[in-house]
Amino acid sequence: MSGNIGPVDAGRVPRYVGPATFARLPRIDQVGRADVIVLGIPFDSGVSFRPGARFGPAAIREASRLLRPYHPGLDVEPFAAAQVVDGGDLAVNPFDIAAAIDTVTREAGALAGDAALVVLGGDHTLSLPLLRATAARHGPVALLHFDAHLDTWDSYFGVPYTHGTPFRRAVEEGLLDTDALCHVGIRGPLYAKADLDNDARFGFGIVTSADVMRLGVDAVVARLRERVGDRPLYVSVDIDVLDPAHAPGTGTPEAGGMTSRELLEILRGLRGTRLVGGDVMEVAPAYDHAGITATAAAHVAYDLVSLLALTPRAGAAPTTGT
Ligand SMILES: N=C(N)NCCCC(=O)O
Ligand SMILES: [Zn+2]
Ligand SMILES: [Zn+2]
Repeated sequence: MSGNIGPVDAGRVPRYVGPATFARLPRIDQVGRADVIVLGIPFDSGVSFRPGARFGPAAIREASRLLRPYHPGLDVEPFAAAQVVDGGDLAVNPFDIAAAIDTVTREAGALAGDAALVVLGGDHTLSLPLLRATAARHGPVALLHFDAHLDTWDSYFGVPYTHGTPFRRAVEEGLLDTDALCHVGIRGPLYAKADLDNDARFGFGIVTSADVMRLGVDAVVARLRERVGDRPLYVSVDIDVLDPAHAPGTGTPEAGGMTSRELLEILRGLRGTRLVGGDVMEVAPAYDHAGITATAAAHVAYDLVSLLALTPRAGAAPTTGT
């Protein structure tokens, strides 16, 4: 017995009964202690095309009802190895992006305390305040950014805080360790070739979607592990890193993406790195079909939680499989 409070038992209470928390885990107020907090941030005022990611957290929680307690790919029972809770949703201003970012910077950090956050978005603007909160605790972090898009553009309509700009701002603010940054899954048209030059100048490496196909999962994992080493690591997953066939429910879809199998296997390859937090962004359920995208996002979040459950935390005893 781990002493941790786990999900509602699907053998006693059918999966579809009751309000949805992530993986049917307890709410934070029901436990009062957490190693890992799954936190929703319903916000999509930073998008440049199709809106709707504000409904992402609710859709991911619904899809997560089917998750089970043992992760065979990582050989861990994440909810036994760590106290994982659902932290609910942050309430942020939909009419004022700067105010929303301020709220997330303050409240995400305060809520987390010594726990690690896995955030369900919400649009990719949110990764900036989440990285602020992360860097305030760990210093500049390594970043693996899974996305079709660079998200290192400068501004849209003169506005610096959008879902296409968070990682440029994060570099400018000194939140990232610029020796340990990599995008994975990049593809699709850019505004200009200079986008790539700027991106490289900020310190990012790129593993394209085509690289994943040509090199394969194991070689990509080796490259990523070499880049991040044992630095504190943040993993940001924009669900549009997946091909629209695997994730139609998103605001800026691009053809030629990864499969959910490839993404999950790459994440599992990160076992043993020093993950300190992560997010799953850009799920927009209105464009989804049969919950394909929400299901993929729920599994990505489960893998991030599982990796965190395996990562020794300061002040916590090292975790084992059960
Ligand atoms: N972060 C996401 N999903 N998309 C950024 C796309 C920015 C653009 O409209 O060019
Ligand atoms: Zn994207
Ligand atoms: Zn993005």
